[in-house]
Amino acid sequence: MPRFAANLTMMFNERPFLDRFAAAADAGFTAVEFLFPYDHAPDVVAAKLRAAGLTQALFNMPPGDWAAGERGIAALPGREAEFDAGVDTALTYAEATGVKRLHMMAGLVPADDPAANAAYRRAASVAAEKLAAKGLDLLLEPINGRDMPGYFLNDFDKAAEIIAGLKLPNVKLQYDVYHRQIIHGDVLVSLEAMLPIVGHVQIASVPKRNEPNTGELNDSAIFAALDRLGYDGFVGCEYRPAGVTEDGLGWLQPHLTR
Ligand SMILES: O=C(O)C(=O)[C@@H](O)CO
Ligand SMILES: [Mg+2]
Repeated sequence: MPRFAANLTMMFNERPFLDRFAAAADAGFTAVEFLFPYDHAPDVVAAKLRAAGLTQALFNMPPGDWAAGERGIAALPGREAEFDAGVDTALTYAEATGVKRLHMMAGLVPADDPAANAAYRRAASVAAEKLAAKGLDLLLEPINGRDMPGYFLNDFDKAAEIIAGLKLPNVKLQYDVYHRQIIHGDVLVSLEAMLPIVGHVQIASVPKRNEPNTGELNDSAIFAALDRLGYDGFVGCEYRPAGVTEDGLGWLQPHLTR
């Protein structure tokens, strides 16, 4: 049975962020993920997790100026000092929340820019080393160019090549089924082939990014494949509910363990 994590950036957002933890637990989730915790103090986020009895599955390292349109800075030449400081900030939140994996957003820069490629690999190795010292994994996620035009890491094979080239055991692939289907398709075969490097899975319908099993993919078959392949990580529910979050949770009921 996959271990589902509610994505609190997209789900339960009928209420303020800090109230979403309890709502997720009330709905039956035992784990959560979100984009960023940085608007709240680490101990405040940790207290919400604890009070709701939830495990923190994932969040992202600081992404630069999100409000101004930045989508990560790992591949942006000249932003190295800011990136390295952001890793330390993320680790402060990791210690408070107990999360075991962090995602590093690349940024908006051409994928074939040599300086961007060098910056990205440098960032990954610096972050991986700092995370390894704390027992955490670093995740790299390809994101489709329709949702995020100009995003540096827009190809699963490139992500796999970077991971292989780094030769650092705690650098893993964040396999978002939604992005995979839009970029390449071939979800089940690639999931099996890439499973040895997968550190986190995310799910949403395609093309609308709504609840599982409401789009062109058979998400139940993907969940069954994850079980059959022995995937024991989390499956982040990174979808936008089509209506009120709780009204769309019928898909989850067969998977609840409590
Ligand atoms: O857009 C996605 O997909 C994500 O997983 C975001 O969290 C960007 O990291
Ligand atoms: Mg994702």
